[in-house]
Amino acid sequence: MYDELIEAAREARLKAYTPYSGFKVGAAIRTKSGTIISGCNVENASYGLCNCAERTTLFKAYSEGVTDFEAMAVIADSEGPVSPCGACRQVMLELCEGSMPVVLTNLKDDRYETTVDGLLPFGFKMQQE
Ligand SMILES: O=c1ccn([C@H]2C[C@H](O)[C@@H](CO)O2)c(=O)[nH]1
Ligand SMILES: [Zn+2]
Repeated sequence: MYDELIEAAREARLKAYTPYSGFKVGAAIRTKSGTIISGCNVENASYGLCNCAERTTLFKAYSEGVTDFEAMAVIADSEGPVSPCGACRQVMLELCEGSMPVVLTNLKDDRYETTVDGLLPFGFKMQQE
């Protein structure tokens, strides 16, 4: 079920720009109609401007008008499944349904399956009209 999505994230990871951390991350998101959009982390000499793979992917999709997300995968060369940072969890909570599945993995294919709400319980959201 997640194999194709993880493969897209794995491919995107190879494009990561990481001269500072050397830690390459790839992410991919699938829409309900089956479109897959992927992204990688892009770093900057002004470290605070580094953009994670998760946010690159979500912002790429959103800016192309693709918003009906069904599932997301994230991959890195980490000991266990990669764990998204707080900023990305907050952005996921804003742009994805809370129940959306998120599969976190690594190059050894250790997997941790969770949801957006599972990654950020009791997260902050503005009230919707
Ligand atoms: O889930 C994660 C964790 C880290 N990073 C990036 C940010 C930075 O470029 C590098 C080291 O933190 O990895 C991601 O892209 N996604
Ligand atoms: Zn992040």
